[in-house]
Amino acid sequence: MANTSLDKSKIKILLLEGVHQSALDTLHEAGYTNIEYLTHSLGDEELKEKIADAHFIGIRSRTQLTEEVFEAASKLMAVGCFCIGTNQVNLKAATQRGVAVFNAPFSNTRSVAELVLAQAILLLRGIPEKNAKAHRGDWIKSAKNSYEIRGKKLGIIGYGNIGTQFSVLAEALGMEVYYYDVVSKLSIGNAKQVNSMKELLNMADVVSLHVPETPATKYMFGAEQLAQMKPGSILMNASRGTVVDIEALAETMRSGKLLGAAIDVFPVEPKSNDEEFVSPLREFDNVILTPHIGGSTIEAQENIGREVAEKLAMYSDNGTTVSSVNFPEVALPSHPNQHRLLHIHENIPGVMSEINRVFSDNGINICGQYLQTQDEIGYVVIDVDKEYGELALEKLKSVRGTIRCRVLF
Ligand SMILES: NC(=O)C1=CN([C@@H]2O[C@H](COP(=O)(O)OP(=O)(O)OC[C@H]3O[C@@H](n4cnc5c(N)ncnc54)[C@H](O)[C@@H]3O)[C@@H](O)[C@H]2O)C=CC1
Ligand SMILES: O=C(O)C(=O)COP(=O)(O)O
Repeated sequence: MANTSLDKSKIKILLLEGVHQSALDTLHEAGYTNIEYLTHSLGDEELKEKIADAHFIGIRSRTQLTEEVFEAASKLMAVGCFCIGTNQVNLKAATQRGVAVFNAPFSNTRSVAELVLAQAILLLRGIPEKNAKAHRGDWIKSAKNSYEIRGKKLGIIGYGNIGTQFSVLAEALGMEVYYYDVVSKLSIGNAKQVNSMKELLNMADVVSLHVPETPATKYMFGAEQLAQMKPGSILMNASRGTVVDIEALAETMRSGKLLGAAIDVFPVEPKSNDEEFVSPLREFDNVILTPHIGGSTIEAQENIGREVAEKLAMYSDNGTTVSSVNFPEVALPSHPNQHRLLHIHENIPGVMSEINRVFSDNGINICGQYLQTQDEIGYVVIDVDKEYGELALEKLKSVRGTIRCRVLF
């Protein structure tokens, strides 16, 4: 019988943006050796060239996987985002081509929470400005505009994995925590949910944004919201660069209304560490500017490397899609002595009955079947006796609505 399951040495994995060594180790341990590893991201043209023969790609927040890039990626089976955000991936284009997308939804959340907590303490004491001045030879020994964090009101916008962790750390330091979220949330500790962003901004001494990039959060924080903030308060954004209108923030900083700000993400970020960082916020000593390093700690990167690489290997080895951000989730047992067919199809009426007909017409016994559908696509996994794997693959490929089909053994 022809060898239809792809040999692991032939499965090409392209890893970009210097994902942690733990990703390489995990993939090697799982038997994958054909790995191209780059420490930087790639521009559109180079990316299209490299992705053309890749079966898997691993990226972080910088690499843009557009419709055009997916169009050039005819062999691609899955994308691993070695980060939380998946806004850099055109998820619709991936789904339509039967490409599963995975991320690491928790592994760097503590790192972000620790960073914003530290920034809040430093900004309330005016440290960024005093530090910058000291480097230039100025000595500002003064308690003016210098405050403890204890007893201050923290306003969190987006009370998810990062927002809740920040909330817990802030309460431990004696802050009063309020949050605004579009969905009703279980308050952790003594945090209180408020009904509107305006209510939050009117009372908070420290405001911190922890929302994902979505059409609704794009520039959700502009001149109007800045005007609603308390004089002498602080704004922090370690979510996405498109959430805050940077020009409006620069204008507000110029007016002296805010005590300070800490910004980790920007509407346009340098493509590599060799490119100049350009921002109207560079002129302000009381604005902490960090190069999108909220999740960049050794601990987070090592955990993310392992977590996402495991998800890619699991999907490649046995078809499991648990925690995929765009695919129906299927947790699968191993399939010893059987061949496993993975069939991704358009979620339209009649596909499953046609699949079942193909099997009965050709006398192929189904040993196990797992089906999940989600929005536009369906994912069915069928285990068959070894001798039928090749025939079943051939027949399944001709089923109307098939997007992609492969066999594992
Ligand atoms: N600076 C960095 O290095 C990092 C940045 N991030 C960013 O932080 C974001 C948040 O991360 P998590 O807390 O893990 O996400 P999450 O998904 O756990 O929480 C996001 C929260 O925002 C809420 N939300 C969504 N739209 C909203 C809106 N329009 N108004 C108010 N609330 C809204 C959601 O209901 C949810 O509770 C990520 O999507 C990512 O973009 C994440 C990790 C590192
Ligand atoms: O996890 C995220 O969403 C981040 O923003 C971190 O991105 P990075 O891996 O540092 O490019």
